[in-house]
Amino acid sequence: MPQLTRHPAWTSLQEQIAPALETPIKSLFSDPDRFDKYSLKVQNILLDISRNPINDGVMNLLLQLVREAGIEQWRERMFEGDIINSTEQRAVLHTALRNRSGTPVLVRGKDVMPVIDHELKRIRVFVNAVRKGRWRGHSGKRITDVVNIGIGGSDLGPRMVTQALKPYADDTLRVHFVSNMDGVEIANVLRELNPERVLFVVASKTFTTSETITNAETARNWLMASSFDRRAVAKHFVAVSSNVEAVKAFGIAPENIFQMWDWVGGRFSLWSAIGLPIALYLGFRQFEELLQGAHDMDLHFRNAPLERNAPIWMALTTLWNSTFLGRSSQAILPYDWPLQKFSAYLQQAEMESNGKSVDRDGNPVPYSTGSIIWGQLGIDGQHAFYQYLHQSNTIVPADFIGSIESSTPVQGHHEKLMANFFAQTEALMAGISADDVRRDLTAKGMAADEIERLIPHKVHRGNRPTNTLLLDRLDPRTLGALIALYEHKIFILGVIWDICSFDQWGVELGKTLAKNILPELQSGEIKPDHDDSTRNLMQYFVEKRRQLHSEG
Ligand SMILES: O=P(O)(O)OC[C@H]1O[C@H](O)[C@H](O)[C@@H](O)[C@@H]1O
Repeated sequence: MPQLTRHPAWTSLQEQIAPALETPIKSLFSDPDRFDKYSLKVQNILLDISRNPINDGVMNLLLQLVREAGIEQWRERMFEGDIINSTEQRAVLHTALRNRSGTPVLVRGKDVMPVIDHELKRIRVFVNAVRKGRWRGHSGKRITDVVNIGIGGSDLGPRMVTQALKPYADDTLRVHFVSNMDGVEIANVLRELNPERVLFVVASKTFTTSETITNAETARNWLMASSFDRRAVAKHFVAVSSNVEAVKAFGIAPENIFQMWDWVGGRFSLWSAIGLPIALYLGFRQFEELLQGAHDMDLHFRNAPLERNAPIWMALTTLWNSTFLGRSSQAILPYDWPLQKFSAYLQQAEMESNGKSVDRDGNPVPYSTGSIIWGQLGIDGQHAFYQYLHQSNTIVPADFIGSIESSTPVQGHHEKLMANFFAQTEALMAGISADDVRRDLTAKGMAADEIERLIPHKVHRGNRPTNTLLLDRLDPRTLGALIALYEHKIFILGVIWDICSFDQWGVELGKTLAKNILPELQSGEIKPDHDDSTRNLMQYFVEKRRQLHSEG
């Protein structure tokens, strides 16, 4: 029997499901202390979880459950460098990458802090050299553009953070990102650039990822086409990888390789040299601020009592809404324009980590694990999918993220934006009843029969759970804390569900099949051993392509 269902709190929580579904969330506010009890301030983030279908009894049981799952022991094991990624036999140490406290972190008896500090120093020196114009292109021109070539964890973090912190960047460098195998993306990026002034950062932990290697080769060919001198690669290419041999084989000099380690998961790696584009774009000091913010959140997670611990709260609200109440998706809705990529970032972090169906010992788990994470900027979403959030039969718990101060204040905008922010969470919880609709429409002078016809369409049943995260402002330190908050939430959920959150075997099968299919597409000889649909589609592709080519 899987761990989770063996805990006494699991059984007690089962009995709380029906009452929770029947009790309107707004009725829980008959407790005048509810907001104080269910909100807390950590770093520059106010977290409010009071608008969830969780009463004090349920909260106590959830806290009991997370204790019974051994969160305190697992947390220490993670921070202390124990081998908790059991299927790959690795430590999980993104927290060590931002460890600013000077304490050692041992992996298999060896302190990893000296190598981390050494690499951070290399990043600082390199970033300063590029930004100050001491590192120049092969022809002696200053670097003006940085292109990060990577995918998944080697793309989403730096892409999200550079956009989120754009207001903190100066004009020293522009950054671009290429992740997709579709040549359209790299072609679009290269079209705008001058090869004499570009620095490519090839970011790949394994340095075997086909999308990244293909794009890196295209970039190298593009550079060679203008320079004709192989030595140019040394001034225009650096790499971030844990596979030094493969990077060298690609032609990048060892001194241009920034290291990462097998104990950093790709989706948790922006704190390592994978964050190089962030440091190049914002300057090293701002990168350090980001690390500091994450470290501050680590300290909170590690030291605050579970009863008032932000990552624990985030995990427990998701656990209750998903595993117990069956709400399988979660929307991430930032009201900060710079957080445009935040939900895409969290999608990988959370879904790749917790989209599992067996426990650590390989036994099937009989409950749902990771949620479907999706979302986009809230204010745009209001004009697209909020109809579904307010009135569909599917309840989607949502995290609303906004700031008290805009990072780019423009007269007359921010209060209007935030009025929507507050209105939406209020509406999602409170809804509007038939009586209230009737009263409103009557006051507007509408005919009684018309009112009755419209009422069912205008009623909002409400009772839709939300978390609110209100930041002082989206600065590097606060963003670091915000990302770390979600990282720990993901970790806690994995512990409770008793799954291994740090592998991603589920992405391998498709990759292997693509490798087999490629030569068939190239040769046009489709093998008979595919299923009928795949074989016919591939055959159609090959033949139609031939025909389109011959038509010119
Ligand atoms: O950094 P890389 O080794 O190139 O990996 C890039 C990405 O691809 C893999 O398929 C995994 O799904 C991701 O976890 C990883 O971040």
